[in-house]
Amino acid sequence: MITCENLVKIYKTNEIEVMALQGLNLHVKQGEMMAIIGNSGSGKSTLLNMLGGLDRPSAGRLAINGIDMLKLTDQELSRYKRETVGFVWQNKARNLIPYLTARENVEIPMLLHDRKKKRERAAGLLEAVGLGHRIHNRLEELSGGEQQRVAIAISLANRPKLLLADEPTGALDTRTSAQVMELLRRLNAELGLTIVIVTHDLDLAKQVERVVEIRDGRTSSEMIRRADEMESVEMYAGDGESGDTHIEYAVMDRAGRIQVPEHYLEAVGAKNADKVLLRLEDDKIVLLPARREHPGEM
Ligand SMILES: Nc1ncnc2c1ncn2[C@@H]1O[C@H](COP(=O)(O)OP(=O)(O)OP(=O)(O)O)[C@@H](O)[C@H]1O
Repeated sequence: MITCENLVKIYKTNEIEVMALQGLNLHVKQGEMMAIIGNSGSGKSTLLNMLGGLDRPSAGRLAINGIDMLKLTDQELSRYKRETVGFVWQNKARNLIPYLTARENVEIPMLLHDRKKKRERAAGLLEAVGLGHRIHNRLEELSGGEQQRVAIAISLANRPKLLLADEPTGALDTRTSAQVMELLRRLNAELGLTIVIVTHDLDLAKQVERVVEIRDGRTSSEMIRRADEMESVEMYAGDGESGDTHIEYAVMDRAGRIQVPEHYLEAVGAKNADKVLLRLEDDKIVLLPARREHPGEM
């Protein structure tokens, strides 16, 4: 569904250039529900904007649902935004109009011309997100969780193939956010909708099978939910990982480059080192701080 290869995004402001994506690789399968995490400034929103067709990549390859996103004309890009992709934002002002009813809100983005069909479909979508009893309520009369469910109904208005959710539960309490996540899971299972969720919250992210971490505009690690057949891998999962729901892998690019997690480097005293010693031991690759081997050189 999504293929990002070596994706680069450079923002130019005055004389300054910011490289928000620095050769990012990501593959998302059709029908997958996955999460992207990363610190503030790591490039999550930039990536989401590229996936949503809200902005264009500077270089690299981005194909979504068979569409080459770097080759689209402005007209084709608008069509992509209307027909292929749906958005759910944390910021309600971006999704909803408070003085309109739930149903009117859902009708706004619909491409259907027939008013009756529009109404029926809006009511059907609200029903699908568990708000059949709230269709005539104004948005401002609904709770935060209900409003976010209306936002999800809106995002489905034009039958998108890909749903992009930016901190979809950011403004909600734990219980309500669990309900919203449950709804997304159901839509994923029942409609086969591909869902990409961006969040700061690792616990929330771990509610899905696969979590990809972005660091400095690149994918750095990937967490995949544990399964019994992964027993052999668990041997290498390392300290502190036991009892965890996911196994963390470092992402390796075609040239064999990986980003070693900061806390691993810190643990062996190699955080600020500019080189490390690599050694092949039986079937393992061991990484050692350089100074242990060559104290005289440090
Ligand atoms: N329109 C823009 N113009 C210039 N620089 C930008 C623009 N948008 C983002 N950046 C820069 O690109 C980098 C990545 O930003 P981005 O918003 O994608 O990060 P993020 O991971 O979504 O952060 P947050 O979690 O805080 O939203 C940052 O250094 C940011 O300052």
